[in-house]
Amino acid sequence: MGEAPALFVEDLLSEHTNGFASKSKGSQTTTIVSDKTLVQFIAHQNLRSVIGFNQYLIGGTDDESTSTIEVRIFDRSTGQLIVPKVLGTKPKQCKGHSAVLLNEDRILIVKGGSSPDDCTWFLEVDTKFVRQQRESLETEVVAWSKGIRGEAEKPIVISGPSGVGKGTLIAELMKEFPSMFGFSVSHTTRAPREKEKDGVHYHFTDRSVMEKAIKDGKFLEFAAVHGNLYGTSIEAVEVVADEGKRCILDIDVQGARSVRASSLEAIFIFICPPSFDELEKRLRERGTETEEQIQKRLRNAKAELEQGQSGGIFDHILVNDDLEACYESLKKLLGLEGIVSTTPKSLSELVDLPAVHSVLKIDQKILINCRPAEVEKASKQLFVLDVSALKGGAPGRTRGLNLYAVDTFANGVDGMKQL
Ligand SMILES: Nc1nc2c(ncn2[C@@H]2O[C@H](COP(=O)(O)OP(=O)(O)O)[C@@H](O)[C@H]2O)c(=O)[nH]1
Ligand SMILES: Nc1ncnc2c1ncn2[C@@H]1O[C@H](COP(=O)(O)OP(=O)(O)O)[C@@H](O)[C@H]1O
Repeated sequence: MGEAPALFVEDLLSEHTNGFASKSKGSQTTTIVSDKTLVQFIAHQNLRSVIGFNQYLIGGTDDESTSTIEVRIFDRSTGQLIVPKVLGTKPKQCKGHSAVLLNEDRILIVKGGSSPDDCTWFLEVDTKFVRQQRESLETEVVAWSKGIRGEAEKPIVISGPSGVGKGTLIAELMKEFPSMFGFSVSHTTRAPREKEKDGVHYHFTDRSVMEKAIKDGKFLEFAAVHGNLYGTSIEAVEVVADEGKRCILDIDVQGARSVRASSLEAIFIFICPPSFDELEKRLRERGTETEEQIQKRLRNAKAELEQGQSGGIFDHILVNDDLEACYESLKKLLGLEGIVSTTPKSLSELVDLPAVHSVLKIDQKILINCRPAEVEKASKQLFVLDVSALKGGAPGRTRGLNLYAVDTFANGVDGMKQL
């Protein structure tokens, strides 16, 4: 970034110091969304981003017991206050927050008193995902998506018939690159196998509990497979993204098709056996299923192999004949050849955003002012959050955020450093 934006920031700050909203504990932001004009004003410590009909009231409920930031919608056309279905992991309460309407489909929340990896969240109010969910759940819906700085690689969807070696290949990948990949732990109604751990291999659950969670919009996809219900919760994918890792999903062909149709951009890989006989041999030798279950899995494998190889869903097809060769091919298509495992970049050296701060949106840049309003001449700290290259979003994280610190003094810009 050059000098011009920094000077621009300085000018704006001196002119608009009172135009920034400072939030205190329990404060609430109101963001009004429609498809017309955008007006921003401050009223009684509430930042209002006005562009039309629905008002999104974020945080600041009277209920002190809630540990997360709550959302309500005031429908100005009917005068009703609506509690929407809130999808995605909700941000934890913070000491104060600011809200800015972005691109008319999502609201950026900047959390005060939060660490740099937890300070930017998006409340999606009219994105493709929210519209899809609103239609299928037949109720008002909003979705949280946490902002992640920089790029994160696309999730990887791995499918293939039972016994082909998906689990074995994924385990290899996670063992060699423990800091790079994270497994999306699915929910299932099937009984655990002897060596399977709840919360590690699957979240083992009752059908009625899972059906309710599906109805509540908590699942990215689900399918009935071999007589049981399996599904990927939105949270399962988010937990991995939170760790700064690339998510791996082991799901069946129906699930892959659903994910393909969703807004989650992923790489789709289908694993084939070298022959049907070899598939049967592997299933039997694994020794985890009864004869009846093996027969059912083999019957289903025929259809899965046909669908998996028929095109349209999968980007890559790998034949798992020799395990080592297949694993090398997998690494090659993921661009991992010759790569030694790395640890995710630490964010600990970055400063926390103070509770008292204010925000201003200029084009695709958000200025976060951390200077107390009454301290005019003292040094101040400004952050510039560039949201021009956002990617992803709910379900999952919003990637591509760029955050800069700008150190300025009353006499002008003193320095700027990229975080
Ligand atoms: N759609 C969907 N399929 C899943 C999910 N989790 C696992 N599966 C698929 O369910 C099938 C059966 O899995 P499992 O009972 O663990 O047996 P295995 O494939 O023989 O190890 C496999 O094809 C998995 O890929 C999920 O969350 N969603
Ligand atoms: N390339 C391979 N050659 C021989 N056996 C394999 C190969 N890949 C996996 N296996 C074995 O086949 C069985 C099924 O593999 P698994 O990873 O459980 O399959 P999936 O997760 O697709 O159901 C396991 O016992 C595994 O050790």
